[in-house]
Amino acid sequence: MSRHSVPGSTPAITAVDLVKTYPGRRGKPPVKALDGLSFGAAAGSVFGLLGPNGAGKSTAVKILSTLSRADSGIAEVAGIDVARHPEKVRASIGFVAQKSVCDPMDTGYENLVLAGRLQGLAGSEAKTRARELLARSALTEAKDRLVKTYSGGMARRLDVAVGLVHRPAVLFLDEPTTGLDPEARADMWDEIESMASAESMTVLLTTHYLDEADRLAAEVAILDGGRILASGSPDELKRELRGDAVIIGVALDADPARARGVLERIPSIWEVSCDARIIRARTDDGAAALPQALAALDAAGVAVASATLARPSLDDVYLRHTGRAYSAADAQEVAA
Ligand SMILES: Nc1ncnc2c1ncn2[C@@H]1O[C@H](COP(=O)(O)OP(=O)(O)OP(=O)(O)O)[C@@H](O)[C@H]1O
Repeated sequence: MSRHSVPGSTPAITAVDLVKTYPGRRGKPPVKALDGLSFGAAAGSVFGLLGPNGAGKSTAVKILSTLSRADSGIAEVAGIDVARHPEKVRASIGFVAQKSVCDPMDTGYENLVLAGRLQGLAGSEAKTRARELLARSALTEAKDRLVKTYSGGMARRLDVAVGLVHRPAVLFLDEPTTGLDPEARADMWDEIESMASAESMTVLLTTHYLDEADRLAAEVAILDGGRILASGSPDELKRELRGDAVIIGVALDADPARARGVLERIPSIWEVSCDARIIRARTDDGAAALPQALAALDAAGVAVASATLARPSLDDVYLRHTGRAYSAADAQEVAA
């Protein structure tokens, strides 16, 4: 099965109208983290729950993995109601949190054997499973080294292996590549792809990297303000946006608002938006519109630093559904 192919139709995860409000801290008003969240993830697929910081992804994962309870709504994982049978759900899932659960003063092998024993595997079974997972995670050579000597990427791959030790039907991966360098991110992507098919399980991946979801997930849901704004396969979502994306970076001494105004006056260009010094717009025929846009900016005295034509990305999908650029929403929440 290719990474984008649509898997079987049985949902392995179902969320219906989940609501969760946190009490306000230090006199602040309560925060509605989930505001009627509904989605379904098909069995055997990688499902990407994406959204900027603060969108509600971690809250959703905590509820689905029984670490927290929703105020209302229904959630089922592997066909089991999470509120009614949390212990059964826990036996069917693996959870890889953002923070590592591995002991840095033990070796990778020792960590995996211990995790297997804690999950109820017999000694020999835990050792066999540990070796199998180390091989799958490209950690065999490092198996007898203390985890504190591992690189960030190796430690993260070990965390994922620990989450898989009891062969869960559903694996939750919370922001698996946050903090990794590009090479380690790419390795982790390969790792997630190969284990999802080798272990034939459902993976719910939360991420604030849209490119990560695009690469790995058969289906994605874009979460913002505790609600799903759009869902479908990445290709389906991008196909809804016809034409090309025009992306223009204005020079440091140029006025982005003026550039935006110039582009808005060109009839073949629409949905013009501005995020810092980057102007994004859409057009039916990028090859014709880009020279036209550059000529108009030049005539208006706006200096351009970069100009790109691109097929629509999930960034454009996000912009279409929220009216604001994804990078701006992410940065805004981090700064808040
Ligand atoms: N324990 C808590 N008490 C109060 N507010 C909280 C709590 N946990 C989360 N929130 C708030 O709920 C909202 C959703 O947070 P959540 O962590 O679920 O989002 P997220 O999409 O996972 O973000 P991130 O990527 O930063 O983890 C945010 O406004 C956050 O500040």
